[in-house]
Amino acid sequence: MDRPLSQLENVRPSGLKQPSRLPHINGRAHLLETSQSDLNARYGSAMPMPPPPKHKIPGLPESASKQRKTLAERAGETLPRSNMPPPPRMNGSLRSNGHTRSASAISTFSQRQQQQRVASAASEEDSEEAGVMGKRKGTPVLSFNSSLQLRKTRSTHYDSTYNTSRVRSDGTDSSTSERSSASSSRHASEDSTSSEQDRKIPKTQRNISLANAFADLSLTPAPAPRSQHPRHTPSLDRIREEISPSKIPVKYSCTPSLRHAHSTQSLQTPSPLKHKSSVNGMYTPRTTTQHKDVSQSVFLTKDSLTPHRVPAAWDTKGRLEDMEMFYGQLRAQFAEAGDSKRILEESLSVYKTRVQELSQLERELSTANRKLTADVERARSDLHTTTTDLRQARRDHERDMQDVERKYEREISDVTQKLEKEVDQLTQDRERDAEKWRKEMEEARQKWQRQKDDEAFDMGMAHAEEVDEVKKKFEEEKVELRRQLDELRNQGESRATESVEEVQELRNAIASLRNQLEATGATVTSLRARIAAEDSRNAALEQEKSALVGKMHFLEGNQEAQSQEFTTMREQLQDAITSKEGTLVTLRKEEMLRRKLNATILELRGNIRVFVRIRPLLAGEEEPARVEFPDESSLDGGKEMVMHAPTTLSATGKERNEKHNYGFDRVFGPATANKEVFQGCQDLIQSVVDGYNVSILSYGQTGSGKTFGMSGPDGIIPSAIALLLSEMARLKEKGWEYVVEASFVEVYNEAINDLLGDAKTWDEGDDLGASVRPAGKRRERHEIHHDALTGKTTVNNLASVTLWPPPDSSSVQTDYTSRAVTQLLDTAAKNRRVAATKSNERSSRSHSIFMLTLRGRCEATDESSEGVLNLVDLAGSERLKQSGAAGERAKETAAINKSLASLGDVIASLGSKKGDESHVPYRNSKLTYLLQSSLGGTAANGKSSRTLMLLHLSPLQAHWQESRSSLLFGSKVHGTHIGAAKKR
Ligand SMILES: Nc1ncnc2c1ncn2[C@@H]1O[C@H](COP(=O)(O)OP(=O)(O)OP(=O)(O)O)[C@@H](O)[C@H]1O
Repeated sequence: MDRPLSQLENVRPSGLKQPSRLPHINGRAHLLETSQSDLNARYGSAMPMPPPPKHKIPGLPESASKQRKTLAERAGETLPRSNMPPPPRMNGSLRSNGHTRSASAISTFSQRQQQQRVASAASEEDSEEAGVMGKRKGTPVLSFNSSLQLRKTRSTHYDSTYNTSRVRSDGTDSSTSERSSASSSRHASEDSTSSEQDRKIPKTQRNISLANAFADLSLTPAPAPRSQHPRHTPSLDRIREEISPSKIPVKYSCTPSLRHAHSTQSLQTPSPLKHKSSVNGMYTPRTTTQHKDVSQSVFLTKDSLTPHRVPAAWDTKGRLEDMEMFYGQLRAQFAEAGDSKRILEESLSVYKTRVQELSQLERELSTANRKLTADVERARSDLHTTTTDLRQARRDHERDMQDVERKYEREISDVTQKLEKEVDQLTQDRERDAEKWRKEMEEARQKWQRQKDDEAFDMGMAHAEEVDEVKKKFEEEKVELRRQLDELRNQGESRATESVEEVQELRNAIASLRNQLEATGATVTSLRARIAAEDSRNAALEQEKSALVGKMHFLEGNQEAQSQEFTTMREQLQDAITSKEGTLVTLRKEEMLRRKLNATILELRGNIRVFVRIRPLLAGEEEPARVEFPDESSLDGGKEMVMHAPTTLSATGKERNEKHNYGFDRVFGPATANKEVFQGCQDLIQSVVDGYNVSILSYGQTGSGKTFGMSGPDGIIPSAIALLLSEMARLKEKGWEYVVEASFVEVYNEAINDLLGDAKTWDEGDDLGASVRPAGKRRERHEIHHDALTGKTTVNNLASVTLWPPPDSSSVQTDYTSRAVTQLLDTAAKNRRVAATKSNERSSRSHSIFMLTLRGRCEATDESSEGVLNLVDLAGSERLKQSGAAGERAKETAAINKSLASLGDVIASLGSKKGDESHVPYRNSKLTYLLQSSLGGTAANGKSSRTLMLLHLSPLQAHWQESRSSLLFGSKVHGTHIGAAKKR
C-alpha cells in the first residue's frame, strides 16, 4: 500500500489531466477522503471478508428462525429499547451489503481512478466543472442527468483490466472480471444517447439524489472531462453499478407526522463497518452523519425505517402491519429498480452497438493506416532506389565526360603536332623558295650591274672630252673662288681692325660723354640751386610787392609820396618779372639739356637693347634647367648668364656637359619682379614723352611669361601708363600739354585685327575668316600706311581711346586713365576670347601690339613732340620649329615664322646698313611694317626710334632647346648696332 501509485503494476498514465478537485494521491488528505468503501475494498484485499451467506439477501437480518421468539415469549418480555432487536433492515442491510460489495468495487475503482489522476494533469475546465459539482453536491436532489454525468465521468477512468464486484439490483453479489476495450472513443452521439436514455428513465427515479450516495461512499464526484477520449468511455457495467438500487435513494413516502418527525431529526447511523485507517492500519469506527430533508428523499436505512412509535410488545399485529408496510415499500422499490435495470440494459445494448461500430471504424482506420504506412515505406524505398540510380547515373556521366575530354585532348594534341609539322614544312619550303629567289635576284643584279658598267664605260669613252672640259672649268672656278675668299678674308681682317678701332673710338666717346654727363649733372645741380634761389627771391619779391601795395594804400593820402613809392614798386615788380622769365628760360634750357643728355645716354646704351628674363618654376613643374647668373649682384644689374645643356653621352661613352655663355643688356633671374624689369626700361619709356618712338617686344616660347611681364600686375603696360602720366604732369609745369591716345591690335595670320573693335568683323587672313564670319558682318580690313616724310605709321579704321586729358576736367584724372586702361585691356581680352572660339590658343599664336601715341606741345617755346610707344606681345617662338602642322595650323605656323624671321631680318638689316632705310625689309611682314617707325632705325625725316627686346625663357630643362634658340635670336639682336636715334 505504501508503494507509490506510479509503481503499481496496473497503473498506466492516462494522459488525462488530474481533476482539480480530486485529492493528491500522496497526500494525507487524500487518504482521509478515501471513502469507506475504498477502505473496505483495500481491507478486503488485505484481509478478506467472509463471503456473504449464499442464497441470502445480503443485509437482511438473520432468519426469523434464528432470531424470532414465540409471541408468547415475547409477550412476557419487556425489552429495553436499546436491547431491542433491530427491526428488519432490509434496505439498510441490503444497502450495507450492497454497499460493501459496490464499495469494494468502487474503492478499487477509486484507487484506479487516483492512479489515473496522478498521471493526468489538472485542467481548468475540470476545476470549473468540479465547482459546478460542488454546488450540486450541496443540493439535496440531483437530477438523474447530473448523476449519470458524474457516473460517466468516473467511468472514464475505468480500466478494462479491472475486476469489479457489483451489486445487482436484485441484491445478489456478482464478481465479474471484465475487460473493457479502451480503444473505443466516445463521441457527442454518446452523450445524446445517454440523454435519450435518461429521458426514458421515469422522472421519479431520475429525481433520486445521488448526492447522499456519494457522501455515503465518501467519494468526491470527479468533474466531467470535456474530452471524449476513448479511455473515458463509461463502462456500462459501471453505469449499471452506479444506478443499482443499493445506491438509489428511494422516495420516502410516509405520513405527515412521520415526515415531520424526520424533518427535524438528524439521523446518525453508526456504520456497521469498521475502517482501517490509511495511516496506521487500525480499525476505527466511522460515523456518517446525514442531514436529510425527509420530506423530499431519504435513504431507507435501518434508522430511517425504524418507526418512532414503538408498538407495545404485545401489539403483534401492529408490528406486523408495520413490517407489511415496509415490505410493500421495499417491493415497490425493487420493482422500480427492475425497470431501471431494463432501461439500462437497453442503453447498454445501444452502447455496445456503438462500441462495435467504433471498433469496426478503428479497425478500418488501422487497416488504412497500415496501408498508408506501407505506401510510405514503398515510396521511401523507391526514392532511395531513384537517388542511388541518380548518383550512379551522375558518376557514369562524369566518367563519360572525362573520357570525352581525354579523347578531345588527344585529338587536339594530334592536330597540333600535325599543324606544327605542316608549319615546319611550309617554313622550310618558304626558306628554300626565298633562297632560290635571292639567288635569282643576285644573278639578275650582277647581270644588270655588268650591263650598267658596260654602258658607263661606253658613255665615258664617248664623253671623255666633255668631262675634261667641265673639269677644267671647275678648276678655274675653284681658283677664282679661292681668290675671292682670300679677298674676303683680307676684307674681314681689315673690317675687324676697323671694328676694333671703332670700338676703341666708341669707348673714348663714351668716356668723354661720361665726363660731359658728369659736367652736365653738376650744371643741373647748380641750376636747380639757382632755381631754388630764384624761387625764394620770387617769394621775397611777392612779400615786397604786398608790402608795397600796403604802402601804396598808405601813400594814397600823400599823392606825391605815393606816386614816388609807386614808381619804385613798379620798377621792382618789373625786375621780378624779368627775373622770373629769365628763370623760366633757364629751366627750359635745362629741360632741353636733360632731354639731350637722356637721348645721348640712350644712344650710348644702344637703340636696340636686349633684356633676358627667366620665369620662376610654377607649381607642379619639375626638373629646372641649370642656369647661372655670374654678375647677378653687380650694382648696375646682372648682364651675363651661363646656360648648361643637358648632359649627353659622346660616341666614346664619355659624359658631355655643354654650357653656353651669354651677355645681354640686362639679365633678370627667376626671382625678379615685374617692377624691377620695368625700372630697367623706364628711361626708354620716358623718352616717348620727349618725342621718341619706342618698341618693347616680348619674345619667347609659349608659357615663358611674356603676357605676365607685359600685362600682368605691375607689368609694362600699366606701369608705362602710370609713368607717362606722372611725366606729363611734371612737364605741365614747364608749359607742356599732352594728349595720349591708345590703340590695341593683333596680327594674326598676317592680318591686322582691332582688339578694341568687334571681333566678329575680324579679318582672319587671306584664306580664312569668310567661313567663320557671321552673315551680315562685313570683313574689316585694316591697312597700314607709312608716311615717309613725317615718319608716321598709321592704321586705318582703328578704334582709339583717349587716355589723356580726361573728358571731364572735374573728375579725378588719374582714376579716369587707370579706369580707361582697365576697360581697354578687358575689351581686348574679351575680343580675343570670342576669336578663340574660332581657333584655339589665339593669344599664343598672334602678336598683340598696344600702341600709345603721346602728342605734346609747349606754347611758351612753341615746341611740339609726338612719340609712339609700342608694347608688343609676340606669338610663341617655338612655333618656328614645329613641323608637320597641317591646314589652319600650318598657315598659322607659316605666318608666325614669317613675321619673327622678318623681325630678325629687319633688325639685322638696320644693324648692317647703319641707318640706310631703303633696304630694310619692313614690308616682309605685317608686324615689321607696323613697327617700322619704332624699330630702332632712323626715318627719312631724321626721327629715330628705340627698341627693347625682352627675351622670356622657361626655367624647365625640357624646354632647353627652345630657350637656346631664343637666346641665339636675342644674341643676334644684341650684336646689332643701330645708329643714333634722332628726334625731329
Ligand atoms: N615672373 C613670373 N612670376 C610668376 N609667374 C609667372 C611669371 N612669368 C610667368 N608666370 C606665369 O606663367 C604662366 C605663363 O605665363 P604667360 O601666359 O605670361 O606666358 P606667355 O608666354 O605669355 O604665354 P602665351 O603667349 O602662350 O599666352 C602664367 O600662369 C603666368 O602667371
